[in-house]
Amino acid sequence: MAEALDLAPLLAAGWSHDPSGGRLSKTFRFETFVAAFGFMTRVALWAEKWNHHPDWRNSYATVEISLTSHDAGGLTERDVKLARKIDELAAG
Ligand SMILES: C[C@H](O)[C@H](O)[C@H]1CNC2=NC(N)=NC(=O)C2=N1
Repeated sequence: MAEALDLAPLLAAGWSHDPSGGRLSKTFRFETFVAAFGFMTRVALWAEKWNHHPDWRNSYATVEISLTSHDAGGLTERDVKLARKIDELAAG
């Protein structure tokens, strides 16, 4: 039974939920590549601290992030927690 996750705040913050794939996704756009990479670095440190890592793609100043719990085959609280942290880090 998938744990009951409150996705509403994340959806309101611009995350999209792919129910079939059990993913949360969001695209972040920055002014420069350096700003984008700095954001990725900050996210990476939290991902490592929490042992929960994003699937992501960087193209110049854009970072596309997709979150899922690979070991659970779908979304868990770990994804919700990391998504909230990612939004905090993007806000600077
Ligand atoms: C061995 C290591 O703990 C696991 O591979 C961790 C690492 N980071 C992870 N990140 C994500 N998104 N899902 C996982 O299942 C996962 N598992």
